[in-house]
Amino acid sequence: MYKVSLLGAGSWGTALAILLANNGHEVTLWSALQDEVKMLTENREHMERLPGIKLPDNILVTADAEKACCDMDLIVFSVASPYVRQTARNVKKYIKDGQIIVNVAKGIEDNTLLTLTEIIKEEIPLANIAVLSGPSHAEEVSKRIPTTVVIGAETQKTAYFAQDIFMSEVFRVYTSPDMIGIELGGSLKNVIALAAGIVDGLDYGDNTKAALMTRGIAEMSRLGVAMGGKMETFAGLSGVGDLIVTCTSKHSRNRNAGYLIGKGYTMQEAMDEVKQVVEGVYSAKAALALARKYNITMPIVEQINLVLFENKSAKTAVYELLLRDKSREYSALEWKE
Ligand SMILES: NC(=O)c1ccc[n+]([C@@H]2O[C@H](COP(=O)([O-])OP(=O)(O)OC[C@H]3O[C@@H](n4cnc5c(N)ncnc54)[C@H](O)[C@@H]3O)[C@@H](O)[C@H]2O)c1
Ligand SMILES: O=P(O)(O)OC[C@H](O)CO
Repeated sequence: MYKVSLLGAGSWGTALAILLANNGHEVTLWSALQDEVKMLTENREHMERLPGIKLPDNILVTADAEKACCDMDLIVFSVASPYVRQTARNVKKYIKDGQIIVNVAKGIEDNTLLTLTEIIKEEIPLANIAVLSGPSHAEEVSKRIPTTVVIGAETQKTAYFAQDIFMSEVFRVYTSPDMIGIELGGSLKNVIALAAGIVDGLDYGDNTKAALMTRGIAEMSRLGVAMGGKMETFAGLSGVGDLIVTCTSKHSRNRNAGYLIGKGYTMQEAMDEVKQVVEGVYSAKAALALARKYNITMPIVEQINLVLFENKSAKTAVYELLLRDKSREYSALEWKE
């Protein structure tokens, strides 16, 4: 059994801490938020995020970053994306060379267009960084509902080590060398899920939603492949798998925020109502900037940016998507004559 810590004790950090503790590991759960540490320590439960789910005894909750980072076999980064760089900077002094760090957050940094593992690598260059992603709502993982994810790492040895630590009879973990494909899938699907929520909020039907998800994965994979990701990854758990769960689940913060926007809320009102982190809002501008940088057509991402940041009506955005210039489904497919 191993010593594992999680930096970030929101829904996902707490659910994974419970999973890892149930796997028999010695788990430390750290948060920068004093109130969160107090609540978890006093109640042994994250009352706001995962009410009714108790922390097993083998989880130590702490606000002490040194305690959470020294002498660990594996460290999980589970803070929301806007806090990844600052957290990496704050803990760097406690991290040993070669330390395995598994990022589980999903996002792209606005100003640098870096993925989250790239940010951690920039801040802690001598760490050994991996990523875990896939269709996995914390509410279900914390209740031991069967879930599958994928871990991406630079070396097979690291991926297999992390796989062994996370894998259980209710949490199946695959491995992959395609870190960039995994991270882009996990980040871009949040932007598409906002759009899926919007069409639900507008009371459109299943046809509209299926169209949006299918054209969404086409956009995600076009950009992802241009950035070095593999097409197979976008057809896998961290691509279409995560897109499906996020666009359809009652648990999805991105879908729920989109739903409210479809009902007429502004972006800020929707975020305030959802309360938890809505990562798609943070990744939307970066996704558009990447599309422009790599010269990739991403019409859904373009329209979402206009709705979120320029007060465009959601209904107009849908009709503009439908009335775009005529095109083929896949430009790579040619007729014989
Ligand atoms: N919740 C899920 O089901 C789920 C599943 C897979 C991946 N994720 C990803 O995991 C990440 C975290 O999501 P979450 O659901 O746990 O979010 P959350 O809103 O529940 O929690 C975010 C956590 O970030 C930390 N945090 C907040 N402010 C901070 C600060 N100033 N400095 C340092 N840390 C701070 C806190 O521990 C906080 O609880 C996101 O990128 C999300 O996309 C979430
Ligand atoms: O609740 P969401 O929309 O942030 O999605 C959470 C996870 O990314 C689902 O895999």
